[in-house]
Amino acid sequence: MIEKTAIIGMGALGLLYADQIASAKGPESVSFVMDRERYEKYEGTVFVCNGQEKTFRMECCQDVSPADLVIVAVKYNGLAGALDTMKNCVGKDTVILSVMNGISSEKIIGERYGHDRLIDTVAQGMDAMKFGNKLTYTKKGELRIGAEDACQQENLARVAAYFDEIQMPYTLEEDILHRLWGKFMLNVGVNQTCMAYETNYGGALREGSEANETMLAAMREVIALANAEGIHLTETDLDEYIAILRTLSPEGMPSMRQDGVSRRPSEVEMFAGTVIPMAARHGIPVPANTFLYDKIKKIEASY
Ligand SMILES: NC(=O)C1=CN([C@@H]2O[C@H](COP(=O)(O)OP(=O)(O)OC[C@H]3O[C@@H](n4cnc5c(N)ncnc54)[C@H](OP(=O)(O)O)[C@@H]3O)[C@@H](O)[C@H]2O)C=CC1
Ligand SMILES: CC(C)(CO)C(=O)C(=O)O
Repeated sequence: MIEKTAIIGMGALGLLYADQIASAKGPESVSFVMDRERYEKYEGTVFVCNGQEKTFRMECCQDVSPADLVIVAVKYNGLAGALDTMKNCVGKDTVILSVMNGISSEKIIGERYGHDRLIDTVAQGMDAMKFGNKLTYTKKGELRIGAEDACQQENLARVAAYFDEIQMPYTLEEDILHRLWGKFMLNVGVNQTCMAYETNYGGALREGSEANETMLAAMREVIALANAEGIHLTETDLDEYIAILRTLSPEGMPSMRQDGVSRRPSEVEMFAGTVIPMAARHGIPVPANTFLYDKIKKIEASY
């Protein structure tokens, strides 16, 4: 049974899931766990989630006991710190899931806390944006969850039962690696393009524009790379993800562009920064990702 959930990362996704859990199971069943500095900074903050004022339980990481479920919802640059922050939340029976984008967070968390307690997760279909204390979204999306190995099956069943109880939108994936790579392809395309071209979903989807062509080229480079890595991504996957993008608010912007607007370091190392060296090992040319990487690094250097 999952009774107590700790969330590391009080950003767009962390708030989305805390709100869902607190509404379904009560405010005591979920808390944001953070270092003392953040705790002192954020304690008592009133958030506005789609127009409604909300407060959430917050705890300092030194004072917590193990949770049944830990949700990791930080940006890539915050992951190393989050691994330390969550130390006291992880006990013998704790399950961990990462809603982070990319194909690396599960491996990094698993190396520290054990792969058997990790449930591979892809958060998709949402257009959540957070600026200051305001969270807005028109689509809540869903969590795609699955097991890479038999040793994860028992925890996967626990998480699925919990999601049923709290009415969390989710789908059990038979091939979670395929899903992780599919979402990675989307983010390499749309997140980086919106950041580099300073645009939104509407701008990235405008057919015939340079932004749209760059986005599609970057996604196709991920298809080639995935195939070289033994993951059978195809144009059908690309079409499926572009169709999901079309359901989002055209004025909305991906998490990476939100970093750009707020002049924060982005997750480019988790996207093109991962694609480029991996492609080099396979001898696959990735000009669109190289272009996006350079452009985004220049933008970050100008802050
Ligand atoms: N936004 C979206 O719609 C989607 C996002 N994702 C992915 O989910 C992940 C999270 O994204 P998002 O929610 O947008 O990120 P945000 O930038 O909105 O939030 C990240 C939060 O993590 C906090 N944080 C960083 N380090 C720590 C730490 N050591 N302990 C506690 N809190 C910490 C930050 O605090 P502070 O600000 O104080 O540094 C911030 O509140 C990313 O990998 C993103 O790519 C996936 C699907 C959709
Ligand atoms: C797909 C997208 C763009 C929105 O769900 C996302 O994953 C993000 O904002 O990081």
